[in-house]
This record gives sequence, structure tokens and C-alpha cells, in this order.
Amino acid sequence: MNRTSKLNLQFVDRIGIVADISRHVARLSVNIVSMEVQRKQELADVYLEVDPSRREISARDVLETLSSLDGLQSIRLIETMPHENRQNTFRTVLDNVSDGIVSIDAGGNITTINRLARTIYNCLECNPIGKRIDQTPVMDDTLLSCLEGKTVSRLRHSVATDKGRFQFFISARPIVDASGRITGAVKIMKDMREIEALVEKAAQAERISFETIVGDSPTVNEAIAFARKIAPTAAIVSIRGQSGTGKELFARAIHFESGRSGPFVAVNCAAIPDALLESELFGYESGSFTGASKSGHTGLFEQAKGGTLFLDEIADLPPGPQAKILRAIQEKRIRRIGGRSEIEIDARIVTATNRHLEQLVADGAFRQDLYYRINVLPVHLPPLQARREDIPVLADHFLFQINCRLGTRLQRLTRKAQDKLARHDWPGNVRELKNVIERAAILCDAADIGAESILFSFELSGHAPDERRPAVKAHGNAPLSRQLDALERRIVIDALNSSKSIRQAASGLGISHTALRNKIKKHGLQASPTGYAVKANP
Ligand SMILES: Nc1ncnc2c1ncn2[C@@H]1O[C@H](COP(=O)(O)OP(=O)(O)OP(=O)(O)O)[C@@H](O)[C@H]1O
Repeated sequence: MNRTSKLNLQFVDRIGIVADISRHVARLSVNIVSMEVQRKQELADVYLEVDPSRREISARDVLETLSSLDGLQSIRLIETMPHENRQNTFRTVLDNVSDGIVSIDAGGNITTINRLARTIYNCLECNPIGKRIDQTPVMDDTLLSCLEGKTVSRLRHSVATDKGRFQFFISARPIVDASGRITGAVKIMKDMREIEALVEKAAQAERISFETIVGDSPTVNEAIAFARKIAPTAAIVSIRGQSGTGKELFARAIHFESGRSGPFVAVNCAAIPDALLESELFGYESGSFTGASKSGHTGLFEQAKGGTLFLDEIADLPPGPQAKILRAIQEKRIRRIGGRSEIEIDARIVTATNRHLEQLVADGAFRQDLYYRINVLPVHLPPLQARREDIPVLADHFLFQINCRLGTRLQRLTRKAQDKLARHDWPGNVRELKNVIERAAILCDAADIGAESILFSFELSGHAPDERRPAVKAHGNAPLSRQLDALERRIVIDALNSSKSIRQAASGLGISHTALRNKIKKHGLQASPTGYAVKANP
């Protein structure tokens, strides 16, 4: 036998097992290379590696000698010792991290060097483990200086190798034992290219795919499956659903999955003043009207070249832009304001609306031909009320998101808080749920969020929930004007808290932006991180 033998012996745990094994092995004139004992409840697992010095002794001889030991339950030959398994795991982990790692002991001998560090120092073939660091290509003074207690942070360094120049940041520190004694030093090298790639990735806008969309309900899953199917085509998509149901989220996911390399350009048709709509959408040439920029302006259709143009709130377009958009869609060309030539457009159109398009067509407020053009592939997003099973998953998702964003500990909703969420009608849909959860996480410091931290906007304003119900009780002795004021205040607060902007809330209420601003002033409302509410002392 010219290589070590490894055995695993299992005993009923008792005192003196190691001494007994050592004695039996010594009788065979065999050296113990390593022995490891692991206690498992009533049992002792012993791992033994021996190196027989007498060649005629086989692994089986060792096994037979030890078989008579007191309390032995089982004995078998094994291929690897537990410490070898741990070392292999450790080496695999080290070799797969994206940083170069080198460590030395107190004598300056290399104890660890991972694959990336060996590549950097051009010693993939040689084995520098156990050698003095200053006698290997890994030589650098940083690690040796750490043996004197020095610490190095993000030092820029470069090494020329036959594979080119490696540039990296070095951090190094002493390894200290429990008594404070320096027993070695470790160095970590971060590849500059890796850092540059990370910076580039972090700088990119968040990519929203269908995986980003949360929901367990069959209706949402059907909408995702349908949108996923049509995403790679060039077809116009129309996303229909109440405000806050996730129309823009779907539009972004469709863009992402379409594989189009151009940008996602979103425009809220209800938010742009009518006078600016055409110049925003189609652009203008220099000096084409008073106040126009000298250098002209690239419209959103052009900006979305190679990407997606998301026309949000398309039903709110006035007739002029409706006609121009229809033409742009049909001819795939636009003309800038004041421009002589036509420009070819290459933007995939996704539209969205929370309005009843068919009714608007019947009322003559939306062009029928544009309706047919955009409504080829409608994606319907149901209101949250109609998919109540999504409420807990969405709530958990938003809670996790806000905890991560605020860097706070992970919280959870108590049963009573979940029940309160389940009972609400959610007129502002998923956006309202997101706001309620964020508000709760900001207001509640505890790990468990209780029902008292779940506050709907009507609770903040001190008024009853839903304008569809007779929420304001008629008081025979209160003047009608005061009762109407209270009702109006509640409706305004609800609209503001379930909309993205004042302009959107105004559009939902069917009043102008200025009229809504006046009402905010009249009722003494103010925005806060938890939503709109009456000012403490109006
Ligand atoms: N299924 C979902 N999973 C995760 N987040 C969602 C989901 N649906 C909506 N949200 C989130 O809710 C908020 C509102 O969604 P979004 O802006 O897409 O709604 P919308 O229908 O476009 O609203 P509006 O009509 O008012 O413009 C966003 O923060 C969005 O990320």
C-alpha cells in the first residue's frame, strides 16, 4: 500500500475512542496522518487517514484491526476526508469569485491564492502555495507590510503580464487571532474592468420585464401570457385598465421583451398642454414659430427611434393630434412643424387609457379610425378589486421593496393588517396599495406592521371611504353648502392620492389643472410623504 487509506468509523459515543484507535493503529506500525471526530447525538463519527509504513499492510488489514474496537457500529473505507471536502468547496468558491485573493501566513508564505490571482500573476501552471511570497511572481510589498499591522484600502495597482496589463484596486489587511496576534495577511484585488461593467450596469435605467410584474390571479397571468406573446411583434398594442392597474408597467415589459434596442419613450397625452402637444410629439424646425428654439426640436416619435413610443392616456388627445397620430401610424412618417420633408419613423406604438374608448367613439370624442387602428391587440388589466388574491402578494412585494430601499429591517404584515387590506375596495388600484404599504413601512418602526399602521387616504383626511357610497352623513342641522364642501374635499383627496400627478387627478375628475389647484388651496390640503391631507392648521 503506497498511498494513504481513509476510513470512517461510527461508534456509540464514549470516552477513550481516539486513544483506543491510536493504540490499535500503532500496533500495526502505521502512521496516523489525520483524525477528525464529529459527534452526532449519541454517536461519534471518526474519520481516520493512515499512512502504512510497512508496504505489506493493506487498507483491509487496518479495517480488520479496528473492527474489534469497543462500541463500534460501522466501519467503511472512504475516498475523501471531511477536511478535504471543505477545502475543495473553499477552493471552488475562491476560484469562482470575481476578485483575486492571496493570503500569507506570519512567515510570509503563501497560504491561499485563487485562480484569478494566479492568472494575474501568471502562475496558473506553478503552485506557489507554501512558498515565500517574495520568491514568487506574486511578490508585492503590500501583503508583507500588513504583517506589521498596516491596512490598505482600494489602492490602484497594475501588473503587466503576457496576457496584457491588469488594472485593479487592492485592499489588504492583517489576519488577527483571538488574542490580537497577527497570524497572516490577506489581499483582495478587484478587476477594474469588472468595476467599470458594474458602474455601467448600475447607470442603466431599471429594466422591467414580465418577471417584474407581480400577481397570482388567473386574469393577470392571462394578461402577461398574451402580452408576452405579442411583445416580439411590431404590432400596435392598446393597454386598457383603470388608473394604477399597471398599464405603464406592462408597456415597459412589452418594450423590454420586444428586444428593440432603441429607447422606451413615454408621453402622458393628458399632461401636455394642448398648445404644445404637436410640437412635443412631432418636433419642429428652427424658428418655425414664436418662442421656438433656434436649433429646432426632435419630437417624441423621432426620439423613440428603434424603440417604443408609449402614448399614455391616449383618449385625452384633442382632435388635431389624433388625426396626426393616425397619419403617422398609417404612413410610418411624420413631418416636423415647419419642416419641408417627411421623416421616416421606426417606433413601436403602445397606447394606454383608463377611459371607455368605445363610449368616447360613440360620443364623437375619439376618432373611430384611430380607435380601430390602435385597438387591434388590447391587453385588459382588471381592477385590483376584481383580483383580490393579488393583494397579499403585491403587499409583500411592496413591503420588501420599501424595506430594501430604506435599508431598514425586513418587516411583515400582521394577520389583522392583511385583513384590513383585504376588506378595502382599492379605487386607486395597485398604485394605491403601493402607497398604503410604503406609508405603513415609513410610519411603523416595529418588525410587525399592525392594522393601525394601514391608513387609507380617507383615514388621513378624517373622512369616510368611497365617494360612490353616501359617505358623508346628512346632518339635518348642518348647512348643505358645508356638507357639500366636506364631500368635495374627500373626493379631491382621494383623487390626488390615487393619481400620479395633480394633472392626472384633474383629468380624472374632469376639471382643469388650475381648477384643481384652486380646490387644493380652498380645502387647505398639502402633500406629505404619506399622501395628501388637510393641513394641520389650515
Ligand atoms: N402587477 C404589478 N406588480 C408590481 N407592481 C405593480 C403592478 N401593477 C402596478 N404596479 C405598480 O403600481 C404603480 C402604478 O402602476 P402604473 O403606473 O403602471 O399604472 P397605470 O395603469 O399606468 O396608471 P395610470 O393610468 O394612472 O397611468 C407603479 O409603481 C407600478 O410599478
